Amino acid sequence: MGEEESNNNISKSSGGDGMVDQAPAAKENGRAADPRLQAISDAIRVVPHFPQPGIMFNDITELLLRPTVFKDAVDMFVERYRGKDIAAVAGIEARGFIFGPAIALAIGAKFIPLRKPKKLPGEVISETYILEYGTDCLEMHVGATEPGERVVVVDDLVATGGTLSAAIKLIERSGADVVECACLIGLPKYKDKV
Ligand SMILES: O=P(O)(O)OC[C@H]1O[C@H](OP(=O)(O)OP(=O)(O)O)[C@H](O)[C@@H]1O
Ligand SMILES: Nc1ncnc2[nH]cnc12
Repeated sequence: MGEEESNNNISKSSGGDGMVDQAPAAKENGRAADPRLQAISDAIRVVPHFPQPGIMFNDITELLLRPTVFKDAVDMFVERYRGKDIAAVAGIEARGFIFGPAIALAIGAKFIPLRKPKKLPGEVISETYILEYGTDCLEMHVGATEPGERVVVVDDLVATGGTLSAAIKLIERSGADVVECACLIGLPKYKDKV
C-alpha cells in the first residue's frame, strides 16, 4: 500500500443488540492513543440494519455536527501528512469528499476527486470493485496526477478494502505513488482481512 502502513483509524463495534462498545479508542498497539480519538469515536453513530438487514452502518454525520470534533479529525490527518511532500489528496466519493479537501488545503496539496461512474466530464480511467453490499466503480480524470507524485487516499471508512484497492489501482495506473490510505473508521469485522 505504500511506505507507511499503519494509521490511527478507529474501530467501532457492536454487541449485536444495536448498542455500540464505547471504549475502542483507549489504546492502539500498546501505545497511549491520541486523546482526541475518544471523542471522535463517540461521535460516530452505529445504525443497525442500514442500508440493508445485517449491516451495522457507521454514520459520520453526527460527527460533522460537532465542529470541534470534526476539526480534531481533520487535524489528526493534517498533522500526519504535513511536511511529507504529499502532492495530492485523492478523495473517494462520497464521504472522502467531506474530509479530503480540508486535509488537502491544510497541507498545500491538490485535491483529486475519485468519482462514481459517469460523473467526470473528461477522459477517465476506471476500476470496478466489490462492496460489503454490492458492486461499484471508481473513475479518475486522466492527467489529474503526474508520474512520481506522492498521493494520500482519503475516505471515511474501510470495510472490505475493495474501494481503497480500486483507488490505489487507479492512482498507480497513472504512475503516481500511493503513500498511505487515511480513513477515520476501520470495521473490526474485516480487521484481519484488509
Ligand atoms: O472497504 P469497502 O468494503 O470497499 O467499503 C468502504 C466504502 O463504503 C462506503 O461508501 P459507499 O460505497 O457506501 O458509498 P457512498 O459514500 O456513496 O455512500 C465508504 O464510504 C467507503 O467508500
Ligand atoms: N458498515 C458500514 N458503515 C458505513 N459505511 C460502510 N461502507 C461499507 N460498510 C459500511
